[in-house]
Amino acid sequence: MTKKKIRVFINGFGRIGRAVARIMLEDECCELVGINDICSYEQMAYLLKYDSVYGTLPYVVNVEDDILFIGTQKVQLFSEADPSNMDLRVMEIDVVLQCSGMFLTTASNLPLIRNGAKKVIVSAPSSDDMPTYIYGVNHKKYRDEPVISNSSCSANAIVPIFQIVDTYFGIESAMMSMYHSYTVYQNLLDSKHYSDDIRRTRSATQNIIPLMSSAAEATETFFPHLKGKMYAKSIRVPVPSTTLYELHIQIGKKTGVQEVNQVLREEIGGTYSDILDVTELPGSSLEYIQSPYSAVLNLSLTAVVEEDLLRISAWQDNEYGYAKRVVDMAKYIAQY
Ligand SMILES: NC(=O)c1ccc[n+]([C@@H]2O[C@H](COP(=O)([O-])OP(=O)(O)OC[C@H]3O[C@@H](n4cnc5c(N)ncnc54)[C@H](O)[C@@H]3O)[C@@H](O)[C@H]2O)c1
Repeated sequence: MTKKKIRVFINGFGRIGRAVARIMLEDECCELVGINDICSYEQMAYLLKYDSVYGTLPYVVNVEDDILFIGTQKVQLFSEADPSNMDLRVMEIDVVLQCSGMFLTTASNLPLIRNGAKKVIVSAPSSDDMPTYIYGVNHKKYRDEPVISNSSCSANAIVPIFQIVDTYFGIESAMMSMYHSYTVYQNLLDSKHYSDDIRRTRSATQNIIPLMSSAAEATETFFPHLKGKMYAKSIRVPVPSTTLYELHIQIGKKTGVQEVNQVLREEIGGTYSDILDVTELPGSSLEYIQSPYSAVLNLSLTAVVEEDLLRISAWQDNEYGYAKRVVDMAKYIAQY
């Protein structure tokens, strides 16, 4: 008997929404049934077909009226700023992926549930007490809540690494530097910006820009004993995707590089093999474009000072790697 595909709707067809769509097109467990964005249908189709980071999609893509054709697949299109205006009932949607960067509270996503969707996954940390799950970390604790957060790209990378380090060496405090690609929430050239962070006014393509980050708070959710003992900075660099995480961790046990790398290799080869990987190769950021992992730990860069100050370096495609986890989470919660 063929397994029923999960029926997915994407709200917000931007960088993450389109990366998710590309991943689902290659996953026989998923069917993309609908997309909503406030841009034109022509732009949705064009940006799916041509992507400056991931290349040209190997399917014929076109729009007829409000239907997007991707090869032989038909996807219903909407252009609604307010989710309560979309009747989703006839589409029998298992999961809406909320990738708009808006609607960060449970209440603001409930109209999607009332209008026919079974579940919603928000592709960002919430701004309320929405249940938060990270695939490979705590997704098995999912309790059938209708609206959940998939946390941030940074937390998806950092939290599983910290779980290993905390278990074996005991984390006392940590500083996280994230050399992160620019995003659409920055300016192409110096210009006004709506953010409180004044450096967001500066040109993303010309500068290294230190920005405020919520990664410490997002990580603390999973390590309550480290509340107030972590600090994170997002250092935006002029590349369009990928992040290098430099994690400086004060640990409670004396150790050395060899022992740390052995623990990381063993844990990542076992418990975390779906979401983490290790490498010793001398790659740089381009090698991690379209990496499916939440993080690839570069073991040749592991360092230990004075036996208890540890530095771990890890790579992530913050778009594609994160989008993979959104799809994993959708497949998991659709079973409930
Ligand atoms: N880009 C990353 O690396 C990354 C990684 C992890 C999580 N995220 C999070 O994912 C979310 C989306 O980020 P992105 O980089 O894809 O941004 P994006 O701007 O590329 O995509 C957002 C899309 O949502 C659409 N949109 C805006 N308002 C809408 C509305 N009311 N209804 C429907 N669609 C609407 C926009 O037109 C746009 O196409 C953000 O919350 C971001 O923090 C981004």
